[in-house]
Amino acid sequence: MMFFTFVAAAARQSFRMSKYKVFVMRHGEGAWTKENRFCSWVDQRLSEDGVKEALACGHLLKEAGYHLDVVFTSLLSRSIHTAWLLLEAMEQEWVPVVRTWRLNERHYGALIGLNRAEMALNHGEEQVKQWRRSYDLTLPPIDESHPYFLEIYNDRRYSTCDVSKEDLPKSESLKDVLERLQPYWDGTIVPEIKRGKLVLISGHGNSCRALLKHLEGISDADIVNVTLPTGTPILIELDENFRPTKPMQLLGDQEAIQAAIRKVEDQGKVKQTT
Ligand SMILES: O=C(O)[C@@H](COP(=O)(O)O)OP(=O)(O)O
Repeated sequence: MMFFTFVAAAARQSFRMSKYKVFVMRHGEGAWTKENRFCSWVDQRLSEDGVKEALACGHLLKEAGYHLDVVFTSLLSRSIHTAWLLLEAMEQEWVPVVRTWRLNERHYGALIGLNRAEMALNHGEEQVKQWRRSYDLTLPPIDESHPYFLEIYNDRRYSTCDVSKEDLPKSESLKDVLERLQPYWDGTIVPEIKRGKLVLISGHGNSCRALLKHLEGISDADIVNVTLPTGTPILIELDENFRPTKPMQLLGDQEAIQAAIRKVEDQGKVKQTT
């Protein structure tokens, strides 16, 4: 197996002993990726390629000899299906899958459903990059006139959350995502890891970026240049104080991973090159 070294500020520092491992991964490709629309809290399923990616991740982790103890997902089907397919490929279907809205994708507000390439044509590629990747830029909120408002907020899954429906986000920056995710990381996921459990988080492009920013100590400026491919497990090794002991590793074929990252970046361009 080949490993890709991702340079992150905190992980370049002094040598420390690894005590814990955790996997973070973005789900397999979603159905709307092909249409290049901001999906966010719309509950699209995996594309055919996304199903293959999730199974391939499971095979990769199985071949590497990993035994998972618990998988955390968002409340969105593409994240849950990725967990199921991965566990099936690992022949570890019995492993508990725990769902939380706090791992949901960043709420893209009024941008939900819009086509990224059309946005780049109308507003410029740099503006679209800022909307997609900046740390503290909040987007215009979704309101009741939005075509997906009722589909999202009338969904029964959002009556199961630890906040009321009214208090769920209507738009988020990456900073907001980290703020709603961190209490769950600290209060629910970290205790499992401390109990010696091997945890995999099957999240989304931006909920995973928020978590990686926190764990790897990535600066507000540098996080703009972090884009995650779909269906690629990221191995993070942490010391007893939950600080990274080495750069995070994106597992799999390194050329394919680079191509997958470029494909996601290109979604925000007027013309796609991949
Ligand atoms: O909301 C979406 O469409 C994508 C992220 O979009 P970008 O931030 O890459 O534009 O999230 P995911 O496919 O990981 O659930």
